Amino acid sequence: MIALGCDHGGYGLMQDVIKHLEERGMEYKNYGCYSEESVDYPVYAKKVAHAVADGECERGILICGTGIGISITANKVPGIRAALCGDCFSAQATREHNDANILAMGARVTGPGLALKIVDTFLDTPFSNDERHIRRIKMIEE
Ligand SMILES: O=C(CO)[C@H](O)[C@H](O)[C@H](O)COP(=O)(O)O
Repeated sequence: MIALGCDHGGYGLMQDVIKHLEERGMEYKNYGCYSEESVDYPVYAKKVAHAVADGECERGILICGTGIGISITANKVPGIRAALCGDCFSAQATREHNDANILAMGARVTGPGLALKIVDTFLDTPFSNDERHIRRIKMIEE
């Protein structure tokens, strides 16, 4: 189950992501927002971060205008490793190296074609399970 959250700046791109997940037959839970009316991104970042940290959802996708505010907020929740990605190399590396559990993107920065490829890379790349990366993730947690 993928937890989804966005603010008004990310709403349009999130509709593309939802359609894409449906085409892939993936289950998701949409924590809002549900329109382009102006809202506050911390509300949605917090909902998605807790859904992932509590184990209700395996991974999350958060979108705001830049991806910055929504990822800063999500990373305040213990157990969350939210990665702001604007390219596929970063999406792959953050799964392999950081075992990132939330993907953040900026709808005012990254176009829909690239964004969907970033989503696929993030969802399809497993954690490397390499000892050095496990050690570093433990250091983050501590
Ligand atoms: O948090 C952000 C900036 O890092 C996001 O891009 C927000 O979506 C943005 O701040 C919203 O801006 P707006 O002027 O209220 O549309």
